[in-house]
Amino acid sequence: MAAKAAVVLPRPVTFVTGNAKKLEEVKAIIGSSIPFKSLKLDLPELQGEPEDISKEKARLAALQVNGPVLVEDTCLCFNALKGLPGMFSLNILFSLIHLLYVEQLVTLKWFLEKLGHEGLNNLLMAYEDKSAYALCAFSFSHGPGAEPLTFLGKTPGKIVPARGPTDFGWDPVFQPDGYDQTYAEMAKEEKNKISHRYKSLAMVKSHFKEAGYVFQTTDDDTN
Ligand SMILES: O=P(O)(O)OP(=O)(O)OP(=O)(O)OC[C@H]1O[C@@H](n2cnc3c(O)ncnc32)[C@H](O)[C@@H]1O
Ligand SMILES: [Mg+2]
Repeated sequence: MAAKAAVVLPRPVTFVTGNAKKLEEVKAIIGSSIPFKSLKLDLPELQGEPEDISKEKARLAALQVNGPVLVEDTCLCFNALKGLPGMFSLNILFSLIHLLYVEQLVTLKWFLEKLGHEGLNNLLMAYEDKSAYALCAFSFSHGPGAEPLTFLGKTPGKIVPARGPTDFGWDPVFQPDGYDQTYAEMAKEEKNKISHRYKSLAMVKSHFKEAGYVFQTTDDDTN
């Protein structure tokens, strides 16, 4: 039987993100298993289901980079709010927090920037159910025009009053199931063993292993 031809990719994969903390974690989790370099591109904050946002981000990034790309979209979803605020639904949201004069894109990032950790807790004030999940959707595209593949990683937990360092997003208010610490209180290595990002990247790594991509390097492939 003829051996399967290897898929040749033009150069190392570009991981596109504007978030330095995300990049730190991705570097630690991927290690040397996938040849990649990073690029800070501020892609538009899209709305919709994380999987769709992630795919669209990959399409846009592949066009800009003109090569293979990895992108990710992460959200924190509250079960009592049927997946909000990560999964944004305009109608529920507007009746929920009585927002006036909102002309900006309302995304989880927006929520965090405007309402802070206390605000995220307050969204659940009226509900007994504080359970939530962190969802990470990595997408990989071979290049411009190629349909991206998406890998979803999910870690269940609950929303708690903020504890721990405040240097990365909503980490202080998310306590994963089975742990007494919030993501922010955990050692980085601990978070990276159980996180939504770790789970999604484990699938990305398996995909790369199975696909056996071959990379053609170019002169500008330095990190
Ligand atoms: O350029 P990109 O990669 O899109 O970076 P971003 O900061 O816009 O990232 P997202 O849209 O995926 O994330 C939405 C928000 O969630 C935050 N976030 C993402 N991953 C997180 C994590 O693991 N822990 C805590 N907060 C996180 C992030 O800082 C944003 O405020
Ligand atoms: Mg973003």
